[in-house]
Amino acid sequence: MKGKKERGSISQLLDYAGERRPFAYLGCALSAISMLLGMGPYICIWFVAKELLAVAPQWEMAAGCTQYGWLALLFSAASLIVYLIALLCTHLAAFKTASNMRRRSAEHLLEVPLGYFESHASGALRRTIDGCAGETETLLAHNLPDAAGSITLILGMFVTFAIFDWRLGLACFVSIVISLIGISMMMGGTGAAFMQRYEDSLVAMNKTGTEYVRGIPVLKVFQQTVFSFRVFHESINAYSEIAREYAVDYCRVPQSVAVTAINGVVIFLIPTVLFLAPDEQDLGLFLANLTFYAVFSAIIPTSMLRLMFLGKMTQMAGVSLERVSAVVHAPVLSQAAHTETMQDNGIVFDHVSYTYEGATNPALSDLSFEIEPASTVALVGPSGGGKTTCASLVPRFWDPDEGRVLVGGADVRNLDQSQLMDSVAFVFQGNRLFRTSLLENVRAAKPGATREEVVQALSAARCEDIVAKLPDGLDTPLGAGGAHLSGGEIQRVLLARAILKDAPIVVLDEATAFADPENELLIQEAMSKLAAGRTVLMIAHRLSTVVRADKIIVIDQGRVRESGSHHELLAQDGLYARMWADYERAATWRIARSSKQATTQPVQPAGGVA
Ligand SMILES: Nc1ncnc2c1ncn2[C@@H]1O[C@H](COP(=O)(O)OP(=O)(O)OP(=O)(O)O)[C@@H](O)[C@H]1O
Repeated sequence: MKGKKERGSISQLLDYAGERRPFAYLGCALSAISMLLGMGPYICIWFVAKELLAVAPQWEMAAGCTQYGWLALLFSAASLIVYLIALLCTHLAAFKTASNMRRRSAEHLLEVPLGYFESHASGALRRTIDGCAGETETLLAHNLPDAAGSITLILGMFVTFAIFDWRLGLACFVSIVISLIGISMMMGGTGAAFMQRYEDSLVAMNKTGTEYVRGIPVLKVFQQTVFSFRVFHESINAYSEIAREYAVDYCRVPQSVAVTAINGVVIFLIPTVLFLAPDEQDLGLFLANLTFYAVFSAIIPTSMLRLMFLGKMTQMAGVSLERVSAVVHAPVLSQAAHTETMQDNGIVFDHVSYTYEGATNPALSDLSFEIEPASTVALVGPSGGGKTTCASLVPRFWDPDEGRVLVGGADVRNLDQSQLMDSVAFVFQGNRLFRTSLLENVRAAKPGATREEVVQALSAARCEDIVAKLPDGLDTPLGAGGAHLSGGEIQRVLLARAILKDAPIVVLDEATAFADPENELLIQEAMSKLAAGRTVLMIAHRLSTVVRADKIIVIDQGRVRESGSHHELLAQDGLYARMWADYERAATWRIARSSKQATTQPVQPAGGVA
């Protein structure tokens, strides 16, 4: 009934139960005992029927009936109590298994490179960690002990063959055999493949659903309907189609199993009785046996359905286990056996090449440049040129395919991860604020920081106006349900966070592109404070911010095209000079427009500076 793979899944699942694994076995054993005890009342019914038929019609002579009645009650109560204890045991194992699955995947996610989160959507990860782990709970807590009980019932049937009438027993058993064939068909290739598709579509819907909810503000701005969010809509359709298949195609087998099991007594037992009765010598005993099997056959459908659910849940749990295993075994950042220490605060890219998984063209090709300690280097270039990828290699979002990234003279792969993280502050546009107070948001960079230190950092990042306008100042909660900050204000709070961290190296994605002029000025001042005395690698989106950089590196198609100071690059009259000319033209256009001399020239520089 259960294939090797399914047994493997349950056994693997129980690995997560740790020291509570024996509880799962104990629960199954108790459930089997409960089923045996549950057969007691049926045997009592047989004795009662036998006695009544023997004394009929002087019913008052059936003195033992009351005794059997009490005995039946005792068996039922004992069966129920043992079953409850069995469930308690399996629940203990199931909860531990699910919580360990969640804990281990969440812990492992702390070990994977940051780039893992770029390629794994948060919706899909949430579904895997929470949903998949939860799905295994029902299997271990209910389906497994119930299946142990059902198997005991099947074995118990053979015992009844010997005690009562094997011919009537066999008639009941036929419905069990037919049900078992149906269940094994369901658990075969098509059933397993169906469960895989079902789980895939659920994960896809969760992933696209999360993205959809995040994108609602954009949809509203552009007056789009749900249909415009094609991917989410398609994933809903795919899920609906699978749900339809489930109802129409997949449920056919379980329904046949249920119908066969439920109607087994009518389909097989009654014809057998009609066939055998005419030749029976001891009609009283025959009728008592018939009473036993007629009543006993009532528990067969429940048991068969329980076995069927085990099959279904094992398949689901198998798929869930695979998903959780994929997270738990995701490659972690390699850690050198012998770590190096940083000698200074410089950064060197040494012939670095990197291609994203599945991409055909490299994002970076043989890229080399150096950032002197305490200097500021700006990366500029056309959109998609490789600036973000380049900056992402410093905190080891990914490791280069070829070449090395050195921080303080040491290959980042040989640096202790915590030393690297302590030495470098990262301000990326993706760094969002937490839904907590402004104080705690800044303090995230240095958990032990005093209130005074946070105030100083906010003041250095020119956030005084933000603190002043918030109703509870530093203690005002931010985000949904709390105060809302503009993009430029968020950028300043993130800079305050980096200032508080006080790391000697700063990697930042400059985000003034959409800030209003007043915010932009404050951000510039905050960035100057942050850059003072530190090594800064900055992804520049506006050429106005790079003019003061010690060195500008122009990256295009993953390669360094030009490098030098602003004036040196202008003198070279190359890509940077063209980008600068475009930038100046755009700035002039804005001035012209603001003095109501609108022209038809484009707003964005033609070079598409990112
Ligand atoms: N997670 C990813 N998976 C696959 N390819 C990626 C990924 N991120 C970026 N790329 C590709 O790598 C190349 C470099 O992208 P990158 O984001 O580094 O450029 P950029 O210069 O920072 O662009 P922008 O200024 O528009 O942000 C591009 O071709 C981009 O499509």
